[in-house]
Amino acid sequence: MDIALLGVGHLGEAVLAGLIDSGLPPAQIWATALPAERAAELADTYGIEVGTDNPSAVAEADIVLVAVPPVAVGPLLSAIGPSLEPDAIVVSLAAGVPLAKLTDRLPKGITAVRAMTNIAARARQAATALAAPEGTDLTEVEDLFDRIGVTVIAEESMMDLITAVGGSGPAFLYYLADAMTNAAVDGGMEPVAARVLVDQMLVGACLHLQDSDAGPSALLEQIATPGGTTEAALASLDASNVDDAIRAAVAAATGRGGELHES
Ligand SMILES: NC(=O)C1=CN([C@@H]2O[C@H](COP(=O)(O)OP(=O)(O)OC[C@H]3O[C@@H](n4cnc5c(N)ncnc54)[C@H](O)[C@@H]3O)[C@@H](O)[C@H]2O)C=CC1
Ligand SMILES: O=C(O)[C@@H]1CCC=N1
Repeated sequence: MDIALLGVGHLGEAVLAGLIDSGLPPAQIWATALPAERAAELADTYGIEVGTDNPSAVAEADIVLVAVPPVAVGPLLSAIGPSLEPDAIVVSLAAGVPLAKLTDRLPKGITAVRAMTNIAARARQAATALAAPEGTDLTEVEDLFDRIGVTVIAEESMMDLITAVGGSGPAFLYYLADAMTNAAVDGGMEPVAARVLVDQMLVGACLHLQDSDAGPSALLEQIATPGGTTEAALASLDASNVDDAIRAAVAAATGRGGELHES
């Protein structure tokens, strides 16, 4: 199966590196990036074809992954339309660009899919949601994203919310990691040791959460020894309404996704 990956920026490179690490043969991947110097660097790093010409890159592709900024998606689809194979599947990774806009820009009969994945594709630990018109056979797209993490099928109406929690979600954890690392350093820890400790704490806690039958609130209780340190920390978080702040941040990201429908 041949893959075109258009727009290798931050997310595109995470997906590219994850797919190559998964064993997808580099000879099956055609990518584009701007400017030409970046395309040349990527070709060197990953040993794949990387150019700047999107129509050429899609000419033999079975699946076309579009990882350009939301505002660039429409013009790019119009440009590649005439070069697509008749049975190509075009997957937009962009936040907030509705399926209707994708199908409007593509030649009739070309399947359009939305995928919301995240930067953890680099570590092949992405959480990806796929949305497509009813009746679309998503098997090949699901198999592709399964190489770089866990994939679910979603209703399109949920995609802005999924973008907030799944796509932007890693940023919430990195915000926490940054704040905790800074607190440890401010308290006197050596910066490298603080980073190692906090990173491992997060990885370990997340693996345990995923393995556990108990949900996060039950796990909180297991850590919070009565009268102990965690109780003090949780009371402080509650006093600062951190739960409300996180809900508001999810709502802000979801709302921004809605605004991008018009971009
Ligand atoms: N960064 C992330 O973690 C996530 C990003 N996304 C989506 O992925 C897309 C890309 O986001 P980022 O990687 O953060 O942005 P970015 O700005 O790092 O990457 C976009 C890349 O597209 C290139 N580009 C723009 N127009 C192009 C064209 N016509 N042909 C070829 N390349 C072109 C740019 O040069 C840039 O390198 C966006 O639509 C965003 O909504 C979705 C989930 C997570
Ligand atoms: O910030 C953004 O708009 C993109 C979509 C989800 C993560 N990054």
